[in-house]
Amino acid sequence: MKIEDVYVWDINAKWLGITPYQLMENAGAGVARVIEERFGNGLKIAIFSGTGNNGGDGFVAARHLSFENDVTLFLVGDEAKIRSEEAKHNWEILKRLDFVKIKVLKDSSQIKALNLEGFDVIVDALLGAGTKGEPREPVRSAVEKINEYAGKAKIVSVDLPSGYPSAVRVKADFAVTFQWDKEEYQGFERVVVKIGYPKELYHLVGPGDAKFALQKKGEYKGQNGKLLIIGGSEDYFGAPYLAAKAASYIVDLVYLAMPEYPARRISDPDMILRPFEGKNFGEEHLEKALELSKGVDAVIIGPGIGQKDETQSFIRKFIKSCEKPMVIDADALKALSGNLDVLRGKKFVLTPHAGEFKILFGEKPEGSSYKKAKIVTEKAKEIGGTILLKGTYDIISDGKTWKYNKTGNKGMTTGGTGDVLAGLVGALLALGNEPLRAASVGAFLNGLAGDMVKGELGENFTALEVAKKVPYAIKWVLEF
Ligand SMILES: NC(=O)C1=CN([C@@H]2O[C@H](COP(=O)(O)OP(=O)(O)OC[C@H]3O[C@@H](n4cnc5c(N)ncnc54)[C@H](O)[C@@H]3O)[C@@H](O)[C@H]2O)[C@H](O)CC1
Ligand SMILES: [K+]
Repeated sequence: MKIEDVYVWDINAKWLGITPYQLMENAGAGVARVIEERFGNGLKIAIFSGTGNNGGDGFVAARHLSFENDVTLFLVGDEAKIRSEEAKHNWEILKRLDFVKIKVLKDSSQIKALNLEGFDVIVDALLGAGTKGEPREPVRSAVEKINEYAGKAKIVSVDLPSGYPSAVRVKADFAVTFQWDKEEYQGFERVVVKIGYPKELYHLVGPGDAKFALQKKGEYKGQNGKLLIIGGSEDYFGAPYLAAKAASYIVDLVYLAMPEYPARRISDPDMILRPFEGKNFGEEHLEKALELSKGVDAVIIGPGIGQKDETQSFIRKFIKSCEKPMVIDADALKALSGNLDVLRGKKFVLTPHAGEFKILFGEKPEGSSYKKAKIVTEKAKEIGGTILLKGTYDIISDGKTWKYNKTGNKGMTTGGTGDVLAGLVGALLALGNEPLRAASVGAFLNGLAGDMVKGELGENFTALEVAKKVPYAIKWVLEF
């Protein structure tokens, strides 16, 4: 688990109804419990809190420890700068207490003058996962002050030694970290305490994942993703259009490559048409299609592309030569049946429903989500890419971990929602997301948009309404 996962988990926990207040209470209580387990009671304890949530954990720990110890809480910084609601809430509680001594240290000279002789334990709740760079004043002086007592008092860091990973860091005896160890934390002993996360957070896709996936990478035109969609045939023009429509809300530029016969039906200014002569894709189009793929960040191939032999062979050849991350959807999946080797070395997401999964892998995922997750993970590992198995719960795996998505409703069985999904996944790939995150968040946004449409229209709606609801789903995520 990486530090970024902390923020994804906190947001998804909030989505499940687990409030930041509960998490902070459990974090602070965990710190207090470990200190009393290790060092007993009747101690003289100094707690140094910063103005972020690491400091907030310190406020909670001060309250819990004050019950049987002599506690002094040093706030390093201006109390007006205490950032979050949950930290402010715990600060206000502390100020109502009489047995916890509080000292606000706004500038370094106050800190440098401190004498911590006689304290048995010093708790470092200055900086945690939100640290950026070397400790700045007045926090820096507090780090140095604490380190004067290394070896004399027991030093316990909250979450991680403040200043880590920079060289200017607290010399902690150990850190009490939360729920799981983080791969970035090296070189100091950690004690892990649970803070109330349910196991689902390992696997359930939520607004936390979506917030990170939707982060714009650059601010200039075209920096936020260029996507090529290859689809359409003499029978279908709607599928690639739906994918392009959905994607156009996320990336800067959407190129829609279609045979000119169906392309004539498209007149939407939100996408750039790239017509190919004829009615269906065939091998004669390979060169030009590959040329187009060079100018984009990701490619979707499949929506409405049809199953003609010459098209299926075009698809296999395109996938084999394409150098960009790809979403392989719908009829393009059929072209892979018996030809999975064309995927070797590629970065891709397959988006099969259960029937297409069976055609590709010879067995239909059945049973509980857990059982399905196992088979999807196995097959994803085998082919070296990411599979998004569409269903009541979408299941996504990159062969290492697996996610499941619960958004969406029965109205989504209407034709075309799979095309909207492909468009979202391709757009998120084009934004620079890894396939697992692009696929899981694409499923989340697709279902969320569908749930918003259901809220307005009931369960009878078309895929175009889902595509047009995508910006509202994105807005909801960014404001969550
Ligand atoms: N899910 C969990 O694991 C939980 C963790 N909790 C605690 O929350 C912190 C992360 O809190 P956050 O507010 O994001 O950041 P920090 O408190 O670590 O620090 C930010 C704070 O400090 C200022 N700052 C940042 N860098 C520097 C610097 N180099 N020098 C000086 N000041 C700096 C910044 O401006 C902010 O004010 C995590 O570590 C846990 O302890 C939750 O409480 C419970 C759930
Ligand atoms: K800390």
